[in-house]
Amino acid sequence: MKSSFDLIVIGAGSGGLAAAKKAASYGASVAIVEGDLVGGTCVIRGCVPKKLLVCGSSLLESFLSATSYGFDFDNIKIKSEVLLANIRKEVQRLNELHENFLNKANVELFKGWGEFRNSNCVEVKDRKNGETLNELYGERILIAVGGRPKRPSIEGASLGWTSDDMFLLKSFPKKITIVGAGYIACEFACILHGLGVEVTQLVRGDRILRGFDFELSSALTEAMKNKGVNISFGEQISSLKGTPGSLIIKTNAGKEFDSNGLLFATGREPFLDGLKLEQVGIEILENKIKVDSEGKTNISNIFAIGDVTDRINLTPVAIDEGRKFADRNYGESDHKVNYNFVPYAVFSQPEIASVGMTEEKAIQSMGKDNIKVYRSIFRPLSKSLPKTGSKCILKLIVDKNNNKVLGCHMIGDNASEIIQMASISLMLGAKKSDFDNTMALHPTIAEEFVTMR
Ligand SMILES: Cc1cc2nc3c(=O)[nH]c(=O)nc-3n(C[C@H](O)[C@H](O)[C@H](O)COP(=O)(O)OP(=O)(O)OC[C@H]3O[C@@H](n4cnc5c(N)ncnc54)[C@H](O)[C@@H]3O)c2cc1C
Ligand SMILES: NC(=O)c1ccc[n+]([C@@H]2O[C@H](COP(=O)([O-])OP(=O)(O)OC[C@H]3O[C@@H](n4cnc5c(N)ncnc54)[C@H](O)[C@@H]3O)[C@@H](O)[C@H]2O)c1
Repeated sequence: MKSSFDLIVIGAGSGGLAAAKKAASYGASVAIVEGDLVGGTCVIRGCVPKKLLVCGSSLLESFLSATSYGFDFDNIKIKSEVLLANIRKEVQRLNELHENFLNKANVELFKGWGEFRNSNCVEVKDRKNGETLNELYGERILIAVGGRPKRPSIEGASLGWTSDDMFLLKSFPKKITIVGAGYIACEFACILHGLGVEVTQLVRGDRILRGFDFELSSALTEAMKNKGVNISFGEQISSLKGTPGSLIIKTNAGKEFDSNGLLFATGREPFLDGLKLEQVGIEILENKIKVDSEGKTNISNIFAIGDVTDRINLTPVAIDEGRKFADRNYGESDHKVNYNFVPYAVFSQPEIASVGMTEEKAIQSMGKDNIKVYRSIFRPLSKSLPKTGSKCILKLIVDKNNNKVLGCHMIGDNASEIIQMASISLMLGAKKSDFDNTMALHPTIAEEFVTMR
């Protein structure tokens, strides 16, 4: 087996896979090292299985409104063990698919955990017994090891689950407590509620989804509460006791209650353990690998991309960073990643999606008098027969001085699909008049973006 390569990639997740395949397509000899399943967070324990859970869970609302369309359902039941088992099968299929893609791309996969010996040598280790499985030499090394969930340091924290654990459960519990107010907390609160779980969400601050448009996050809070998610603000967990399946939760406000499970959705951190970065003197800043605008670390032949650099922790960003790294170092282009107008979506029910500046951010950076906010709030046609369900809010933030659209935000059905397309217009520098001059497509939700006056 070959042991010398032009490039060694550590981590076969979104960024690492993209970089390895692209570099190999330029003729570089590439090795990729992966300690867990090929596919990384997104495919194995993130975006993909999460979205499949969203698809399953959101059927509840359709079933509930189906009677107003004349359907008659008796005895709707969800067997979460069936859903989880089917998702695991799909993840297994995708894992094999990604291994095949590597093979076809001529990238050599080394299974085991990467550890630096020096700036050109990575040892591949079996972490169970410490055995060295391979010793690889590379002209360049790319660190793409991603991140992993963080738990708060409170008594009994190990009794709680993280998002990684949620995908490994055999079935979902009857009652769950979710700690956090970010993406994972809100997405799982909605998923689990839709799958019949009684959900309590503990939020230490006074709002969910900090950083997203306040009007939209408030609308999501209201929609989640109306559905029956019990969201408690200004409340923090102080201890966790009991046994798996039967937990006693105490909060800083002195409340005590029981729950069959607890999910810590309290953020993620770069996965640096065991890499032995100190062997090569790679600079770490606040627990993340410090890189320049080309992904280069302080060691000239070592690069880092994706969540391990903790910039914008999203799959498309990691993929773009990986591909551009390969283009710059093995191809002919010197393009850099464009971090402007990255679209964001929270796959809550209803969905929130966003591109560009929020109203709060625009006011903060330009002043209230220099922007104009257009909004449309309405009940979508699909909800007119059921007469229930949350309203849609669509917002455009416009620079009054040049009429440019600075931000485009939405809560409602298919928000992520709609904002993905809107992000093209913002990237091209569209003005409000361009939106106005665009013919509407009727009857749709998205047409409101081109008819707001
Ligand atoms: C629950 C959840 C839902 C998410 N949903 C979305 C979403 O809807 N949309 C979105 O854009 N993003 C989403 N994300 C974020 C997205 O998954 C990450 O931003 C993305 O996977 C980062 O890619 P990466 O290549 O940096 O790292 P990863 O995909 O995490 O890959 C890193 C890989 O490196 C491996 N590794 C680590 N250390 C070593 C080592 N020493 N040796 C060998 N291998 C190693 C790991 O096992 C892993 O396979 C979600 C994340 C989570 C947790
Ligand atoms: N749809 C998507 O694109 C998507 C979905 C899931 C995750 N992600 C990515 O993964 C990252 C991690 O997601 P996340 O939801 O874990 O993180 P997050 O940073 O979005 O949210 C973390 C939340 O935990 C809270 N928190 C932190 N420490 C706490 C403590 N000790 N007690 C109580 N609350 C505490 C924070 O206030 C915040 O509300 C995201 O930032 C995002 O980059 C993206």
